[in-house]
Amino acid sequence: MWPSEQKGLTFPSPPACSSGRRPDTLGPMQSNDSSASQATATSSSETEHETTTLVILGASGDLTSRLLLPGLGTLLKAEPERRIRLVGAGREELSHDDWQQLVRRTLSVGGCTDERIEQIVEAARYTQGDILGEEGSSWLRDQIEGRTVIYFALPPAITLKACEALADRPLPANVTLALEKPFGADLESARHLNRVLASMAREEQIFRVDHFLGRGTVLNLLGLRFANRIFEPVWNTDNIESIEVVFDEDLALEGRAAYYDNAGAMVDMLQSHLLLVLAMVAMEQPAKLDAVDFRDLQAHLLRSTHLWSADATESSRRARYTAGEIDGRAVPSYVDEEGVDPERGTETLAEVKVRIDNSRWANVPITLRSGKAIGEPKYRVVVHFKRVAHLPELFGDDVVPHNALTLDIKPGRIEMLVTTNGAGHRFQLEHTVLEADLPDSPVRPYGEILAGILDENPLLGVRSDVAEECWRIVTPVVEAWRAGEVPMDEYPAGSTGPEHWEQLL
Ligand SMILES: O=P(O)(O)OC[C@H]1O[C@@H](O)[C@H](O)[C@@H](O)[C@@H]1O
Repeated sequence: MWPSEQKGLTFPSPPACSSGRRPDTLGPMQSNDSSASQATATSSSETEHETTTLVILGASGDLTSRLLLPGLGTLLKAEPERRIRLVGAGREELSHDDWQQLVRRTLSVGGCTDERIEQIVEAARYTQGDILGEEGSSWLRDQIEGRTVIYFALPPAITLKACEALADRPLPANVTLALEKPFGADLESARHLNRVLASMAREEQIFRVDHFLGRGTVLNLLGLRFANRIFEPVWNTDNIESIEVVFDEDLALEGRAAYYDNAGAMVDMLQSHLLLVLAMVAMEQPAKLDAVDFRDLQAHLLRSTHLWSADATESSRRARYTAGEIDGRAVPSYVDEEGVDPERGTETLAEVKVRIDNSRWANVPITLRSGKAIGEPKYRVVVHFKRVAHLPELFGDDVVPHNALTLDIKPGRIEMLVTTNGAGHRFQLEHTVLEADLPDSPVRPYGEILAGILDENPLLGVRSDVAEECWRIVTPVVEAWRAGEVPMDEYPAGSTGPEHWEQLL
């Protein structure tokens, strides 16, 4: 129940000052020079911020304590002038003290100072209740005070219902809605959700969260591509043989069956994150790094992206982990994990081959892959370059194959495979690896995303048409999988995938 005394909570009034927003562009590119990321934080922290009410729906859930609040902690550490009032709501019964302790503990994971944490803890409120009822949406409207962000840290089906309940009238212009992925459960429901959102708010008030876009390493793709003469002119089908975007995790289900068993690797990762990473790898050069250009070009790229072949058996593979061991830790078979319904046929490893139908990328195969419980985790983009012409005539048939550029998404690292004369041989070639670590941003991905949301800067948010394009691309595969047209392979947890799958990379 929504306690009546919680209605119309009063908060200290916001200080009369400028909003102190970050600029509406990406700011300095991430580079090996860590002063670049510092510069953004410093310039922003020198200005004062209007108080924002951050209402988190699903405040007692895993996402809030594991990612959202620690991310906010890193942001507050980098930009301590930000003023936030935290209002949590969830189904769990949390006492005021429990909530305050949760906020204290999770913000400090992010490295925020004790004094700053205590200011936020002091004003933090929690309400237990069901957001779907009429009472819930009227409570929610009561929380709107000054600049307000409503963050739906909820499963997609609940988010949709909560939005429908809220959509009886438009929201005030000072409200931003932040939504966790996946946006909808398929193309049709994503379109429906977008229509519901559009009926109550302008697109600029809606921030669809893909925290991969808050990763400095992913944003680095733009710097790497557009600021390097050695890459920019060769970034096309004439020079590039194939591309891989891989996110193979050693994490297994980690108790997330209620969500994951309905999503699977395809929706959880490929549809929600990796297609957006691909957009960064392959989009055209923006005129400016602002929300309009950036998101127009994401949409443009994704509209040209299709499955490699209409036949899902040629364009996709799927598999599920069986019992195994990762780093000495026994992992049960996916189907034996608590909360999993084996009848649902959820995959834990998904691979899809796509093509981009434009002249820059004609005939370049692109593989997107993500798996859980993989023994050798890999989080990376690999660009394989074509061989230089006439090499066999010069060096014989056994020449080393090709150049490759690898960008590790976490931890940040780049690796370039170049071909050089082998040690002690005059004309025998071998690979030499040039590598460099990329500095980690002090602000976690969720912190970067929250900065955009709090500042009403949609640059790193997923626009409605972009979200729909991601669904459009994977839909034929999802349908073919559901119809059982593509076999479900198996791999032991801790392995690199099904034995008979030829290895990528
Ligand atoms: O590496 P990060 O930031 O935890 O991102 C990976 C995670 O991203 C989440 O969006 C997925 O739901 C998880 O399954 C995945 O593990």
